[in-house]
Amino acid sequence: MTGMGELWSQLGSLMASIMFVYAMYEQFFPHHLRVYAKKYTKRFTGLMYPYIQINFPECSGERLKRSEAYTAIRTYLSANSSQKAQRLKAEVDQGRQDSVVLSMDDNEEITDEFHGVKLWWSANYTLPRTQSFSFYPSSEEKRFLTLTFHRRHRDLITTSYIQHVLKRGRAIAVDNRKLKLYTNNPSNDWYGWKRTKWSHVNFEHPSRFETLAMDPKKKEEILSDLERFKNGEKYYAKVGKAWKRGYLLHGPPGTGKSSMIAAMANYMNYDVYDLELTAVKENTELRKLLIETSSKSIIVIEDIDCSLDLTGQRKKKKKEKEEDDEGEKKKNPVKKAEEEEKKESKVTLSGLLNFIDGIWSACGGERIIIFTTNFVEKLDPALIRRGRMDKHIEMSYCGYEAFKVLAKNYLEVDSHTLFPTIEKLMGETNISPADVAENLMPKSVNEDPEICLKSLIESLEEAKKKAEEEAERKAKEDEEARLKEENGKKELEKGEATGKSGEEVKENGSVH
Ligand SMILES: Nc1ncnc2c1ncn2[C@@H]1O[C@H](COP(=O)(O)OP(=O)(O)OP(=O)(O)O)[C@@H](O)[C@H]1O
Ligand SMILES: [Mg+2]
Repeated sequence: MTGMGELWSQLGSLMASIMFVYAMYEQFFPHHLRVYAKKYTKRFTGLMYPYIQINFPECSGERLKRSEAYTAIRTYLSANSSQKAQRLKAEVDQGRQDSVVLSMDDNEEITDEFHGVKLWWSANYTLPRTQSFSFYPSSEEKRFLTLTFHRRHRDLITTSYIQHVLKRGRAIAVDNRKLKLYTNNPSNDWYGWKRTKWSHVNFEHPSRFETLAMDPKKKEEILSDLERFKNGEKYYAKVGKAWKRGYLLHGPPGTGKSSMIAAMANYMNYDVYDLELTAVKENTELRKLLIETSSKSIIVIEDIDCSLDLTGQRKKKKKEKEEDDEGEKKKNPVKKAEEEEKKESKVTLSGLLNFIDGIWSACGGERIIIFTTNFVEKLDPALIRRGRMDKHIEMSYCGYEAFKVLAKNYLEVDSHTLFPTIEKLMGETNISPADVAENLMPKSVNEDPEICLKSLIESLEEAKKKAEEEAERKAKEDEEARLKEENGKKELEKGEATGKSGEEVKENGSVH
């Protein structure tokens, strides 16, 4: 105990002497001489010291934006440091409030190895020159990460290792990130206090390819197409094509177009930008929105046929609204004209084409653009030609294979005595996967799967009956139209024979 006490008192007097010398140095040594002393001491120690240090500051540039390199390195180190560092810092994950991210604490050091070379990383910070007491971290506090390595490895570290760390850091961030679903704000909000072109929420759609009911071959084809795209960076660069791909999803309502987009986003781990074209006023706005999307994302325009008409001009709003507007216009013509100019959207077909494959569309790379429509035949061919929409995917009515996927998902059954009846009915009538899913969803806890299958059979029979009735009605209408046309022709022939027009014949009722 006395030994310890003595040690403490010696340490205390040593500290006091150091502080005294430092105070004298501060007091009597002029500032400019101190700077020189520091500079030459550093140069001298540099000759003896065989290590090189590189600092990566947290903030860089005039706007004090967080440096992208710092973030990537920190992510890389967090993945390594949680096993190696002894003092860790825990922060709540922004995306997932219930989990924490561990990273090495300030002044902590960890080692790393690259191609057999050992190096050291430390987390540091500098305090502001003028210190004032505060409970909160100072805004002037500057953080940085320091990399130390032997100077004989300079080339390896500055070229390959740093690149490796940045790449790995970014890849880890992508793997760990929580997906986001963005939607565009009206341009009036772009310059207010919010100043954002896109708003987002966490993307939490449960749709996956395994739960998607469709022809297994088609599904496999789409999956391998996506896989090729994901790993295609070098290929796209080689052939001189921007790293992006367009998909056109078309098919009747409830066949899984939106579910397919969600499954793609989950599979690729990409954010989704749901572009609402009706909120975009003009082509330049479209371009600005495009620039603000990140890579590794899916840009979606749903129901494209409802957003633009064939000439590229916007579809007019409802008729009643126009009539209302007419009345308003008469009352206050100037105000109304101003309002109209504000409201009218000038996004054109060519603006949209530029958005998809213009020169700006290549900025960022690794992007998928998806259009959905219920009426593919209504779209302008220019919009959906290959190169723009590279792959056309038809989402069709539910077939037997797709039904089996839904039965497995919803009822956990692979086979049943009622399956052959369902297969037969599905061959005879059309039903959307959404309708099948609705029938297969148990209406109460522990409901017997057979009840759900029977309910589906009922729906199929009903759909079949309706389709037959519809076909009958259509056939009747067609027959009536045919007869009408035939009569018209006959009367025309009669008229020609007597030198009178068909109309005259009709008017006179008879030919003399
Ligand atoms: N192919 C499918 N596989 C699994 N579930 C499906 C499928 N198609 C539809 N569903 C179910 O039906 C619901 C509606 O489907 P979804 O919104 O994807 O259809 P859609 O084709 O986008 O329709 P719309 O053309 O009306 O936008 C989904 O929530 C899903 O539960
Ligand atoms: Mg949809």
